[in-house]
Amino acid sequence: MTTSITIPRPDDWHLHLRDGDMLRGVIADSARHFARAIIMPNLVPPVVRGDDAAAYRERILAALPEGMTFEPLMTLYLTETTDPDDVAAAIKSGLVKALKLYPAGATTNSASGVKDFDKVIPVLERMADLGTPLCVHGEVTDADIDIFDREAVFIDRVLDPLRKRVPQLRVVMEHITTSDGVDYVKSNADNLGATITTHHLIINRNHILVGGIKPHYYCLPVAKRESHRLALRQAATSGDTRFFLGTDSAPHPTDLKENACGCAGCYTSVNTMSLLAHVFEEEAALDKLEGFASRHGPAFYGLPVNAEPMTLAKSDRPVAFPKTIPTGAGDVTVFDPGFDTYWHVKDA
Ligand SMILES: NC(=O)N[C@@H](CC(=O)O)C(=O)O
Ligand SMILES: [Zn+2]
Ligand SMILES: [Zn+2]
Repeated sequence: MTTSITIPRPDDWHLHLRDGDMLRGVIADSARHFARAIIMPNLVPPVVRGDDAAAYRERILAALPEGMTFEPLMTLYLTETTDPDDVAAAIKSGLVKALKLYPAGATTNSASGVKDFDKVIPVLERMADLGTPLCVHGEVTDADIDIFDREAVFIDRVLDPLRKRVPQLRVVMEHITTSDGVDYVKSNADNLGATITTHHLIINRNHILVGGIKPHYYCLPVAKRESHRLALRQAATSGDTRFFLGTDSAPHPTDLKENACGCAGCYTSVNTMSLLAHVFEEEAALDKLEGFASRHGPAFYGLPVNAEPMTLAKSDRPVAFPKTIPTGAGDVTVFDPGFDTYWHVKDA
């Protein structure tokens, strides 16, 4: 039985760090395990211009505890009035690594997102020329589309037509939750990739709803039925380089999740690597964890694989994780997988 594996230090290709007290409270959890992360721009107000991203990057680095290293890979929030020249300058300076497309109203802080896709074509063409990925929150927001169908409908109605209009554009479907998402990635060229979260490999919609509503399992896109979870597991553990880790760790204060109108987001920065080792072992694919967590993401983004190693080891006793993380913006509840895990990151 394998009891230890060593992989290059992983990266997180989809992370919410927030700002201010929340940022200061959560950043160490990511920096402890991940060398770099793609930082989501859905602040209030959002990170729209190159200057906003430069200032946010400084705030992230200032919040990093002494002695820790961590490279925030900045993104810009695509709006209908985004200036292609500002985007190109921010990319060419090396500051910005991707743009983020939120359909207006799809998720937390997405009010400034895109409604009329014609308006963003000039920006997307510039990005295609520069080889810069567009990260997409792939859900339609139409009130008449069932929430469990919103990803599949987005692929047909929005994503596929958009990719046909700008065929050279590199696209990452963020946090895919369906076999439709997996199949769409597999059936396309390799300028299309997808991130998969830790929690979507672990929970299906029953976990959210059966035996009482579990607000800490509510995130967007919402977890789907079991067959979709199994398709995600298959994709993540397949070795296909188009699938890579984006935790979508999304901290909200516990009282705003345990609420009559609870926020969407699971907080997994603390235990993601342990849970992934558990999942990959269950799938008899521990040897594929390295690709998923450490190699496929850098390859898609054209960045080097991290040189430092990380060792995960299996003990014979369950690992204890904190149930909550205290922050100046309130306590954040850590994702509880509902089972014991025996894997831990060594020396971290
Ligand atoms: N995933 C979530 O449920 N929430 C994210 C937004 C997002 O990634 O869609 C957040 O910012 O809280
Ligand atoms: Zn999202
Ligand atoms: Zn997210």
